[in-house]
Amino acid sequence: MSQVDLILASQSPRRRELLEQIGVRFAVDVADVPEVHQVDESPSDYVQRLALAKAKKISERRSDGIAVLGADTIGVCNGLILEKPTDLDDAKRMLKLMAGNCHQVISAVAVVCSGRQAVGVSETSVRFKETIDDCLIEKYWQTGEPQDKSGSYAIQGLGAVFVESIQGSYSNVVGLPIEVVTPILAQFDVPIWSA
Ligand SMILES: Cc1cn([C@H]2C[C@H](O)[C@@H](COP(=O)(O)OP(=O)(O)OP(=O)(O)O)O2)c(=O)[nH]c1=O
Repeated sequence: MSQVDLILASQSPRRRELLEQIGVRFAVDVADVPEVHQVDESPSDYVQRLALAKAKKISERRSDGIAVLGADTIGVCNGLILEKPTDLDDAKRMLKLMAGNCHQVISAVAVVCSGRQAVGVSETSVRFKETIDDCLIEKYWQTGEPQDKSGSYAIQGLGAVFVESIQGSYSNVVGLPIEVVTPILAQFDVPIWSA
């Protein structure tokens, strides 16, 4: 019997840690999918399309019949989609937009297996503190933490200092909403720690 019940189509160490946390036996096979938002596509539709594309890309090139999970996370603030920063100025733009404001973090999770697929979405509201000055953003940038995070911060890391409150799922902000993942895994008979 295989020791692997799921393939995680993601390069994200956070997604690996969250899957480990709930006791899934998985292997990683990274999907490189271009992340380009289409005009008139809602943020929710956008993350669902990307999560599904990542899962499908890996599923199509495997023949072992193991379920494949893809995910995607973005921020949305004042109607603007916040992805990974391209440079320091981009990170400044995002963090200043979010300061003193609420933004939404939206993650989608998709599982694909033998022609079947399921997709789920989670949305968390995050409120940031009033002010984040340029000097602090520059120091934060130097730590290397914001570069690979949508919205240019990590709630699970140093970026926690920017956060005043959250409403909704914490694991969703980190990149893999456990409350969405577990029922989808159950649909595909992928065991977690309780199984
Ligand atoms: C808002 C926020 C995002 N993130 C991360 C989660 C995701 O890894 C990343 C968003 O980029 P994604 O494109 O969703 O994921 P990824 O490029 O890291 O991995 P892959 O596409 O291979 O699955 O931002 C945090 O770790 N903490 C946070 O607080």
